[in-house]
Amino acid sequence: MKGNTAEADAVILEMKDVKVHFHLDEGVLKAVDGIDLRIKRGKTLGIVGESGCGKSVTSQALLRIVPSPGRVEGEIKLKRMRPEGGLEEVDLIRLDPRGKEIRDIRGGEIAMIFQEPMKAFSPIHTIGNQIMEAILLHETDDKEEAYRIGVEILRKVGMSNPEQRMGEYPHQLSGGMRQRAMIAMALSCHPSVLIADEPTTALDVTVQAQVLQLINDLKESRDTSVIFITHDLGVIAEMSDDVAVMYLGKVVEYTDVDTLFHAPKHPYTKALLNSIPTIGRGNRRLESIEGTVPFPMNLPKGCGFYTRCKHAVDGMCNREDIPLTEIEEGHFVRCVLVGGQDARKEAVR
Ligand SMILES: Nc1ncnc2c1ncn2[C@@H]1O[C@H](COP(=O)(O)OP(=O)(O)OP(=O)(O)O)[C@@H](O)[C@H]1O
Repeated sequence: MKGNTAEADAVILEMKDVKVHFHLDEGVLKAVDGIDLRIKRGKTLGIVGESGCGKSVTSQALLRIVPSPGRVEGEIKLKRMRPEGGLEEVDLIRLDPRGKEIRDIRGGEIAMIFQEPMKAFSPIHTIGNQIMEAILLHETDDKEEAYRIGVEILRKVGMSNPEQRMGEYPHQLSGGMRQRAMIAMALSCHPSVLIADEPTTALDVTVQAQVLQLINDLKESRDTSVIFITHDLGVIAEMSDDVAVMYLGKVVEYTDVDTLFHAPKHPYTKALLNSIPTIGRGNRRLESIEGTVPFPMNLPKGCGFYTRCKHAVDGMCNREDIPLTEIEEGHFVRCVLVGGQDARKEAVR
């Protein structure tokens, strides 16, 4: 991906040709297959796509927690502050996934929240102990100070009676409160990047809106970059500055949120948008597009969306792998039928 210098300066995390392949007895499962993404400082990158397209494995790659037998390739460059001041760039893929450096980054510079907060918490320790443990690992050695920071952060995420909450166990909190506690734990170490993987899917609509608002407020007040993973385009519209649409382990369209909703180019993006009757009202969940996502193993050459695409052209779309191409400044599309990639672009108008 190209880009001007001012924009490049604001990029805090960049993924280049990242692949996550699972080498199974049956063959190679290409969960993530060469993605390029940029995360800008203080901005939210939304990643959207149907189930199985590789959203969660992408976030596992960022944290270097891809389970065996997954292999990660490519570059994931993170800009981080040196202890002595100034920025340094570190390639997360070159780090030992069990080493000290990545452990410092995980929960330090990069934190994650996900759908089920019970997974983030141990059921046998209090919320306070667990938040303090994270703070003691990354922020301070002083227990009293860690307690104070813990109370403060619970207050910030909107928990009533934070001192009392510190002494409670995860099962004593409601779903929405547990979600807030997980956000508090993730934010306690001032991450520069917050990965949110479907963090509100299990919550009712009102609590969902409050949690989304909380993430937006924290992003703005702390200049945190957010990677927001969801299959819900309504949430994408509300949360994102830039959006990457994923299909079968690849980014098929990447642009700013307004362009995505007002001038989408990839047939898959258009199909996703057409599958929600009205954005901003009613059931915002994606309805399924005709056909199913192929299993990402032993795939033929060409566009992954070929079998479901209304505009597919035999001999053109299924001939060779299609590159992600910048069709206008900052707008990238992986389709031979779109914007300058081929004379047949009229076909998808
Ligand atoms: N540990 C694993 N071993 C083998 N295959 C895996 C593993 N984890 C994920 N996959 C496969 O990788 C592909 C991408 O999965 P991923 O969970 O990233 O999809 P997703 O877009 O996050 O889906 P969802 O929205 O349902 O969470 C899927 O085909 C999945 O079956």
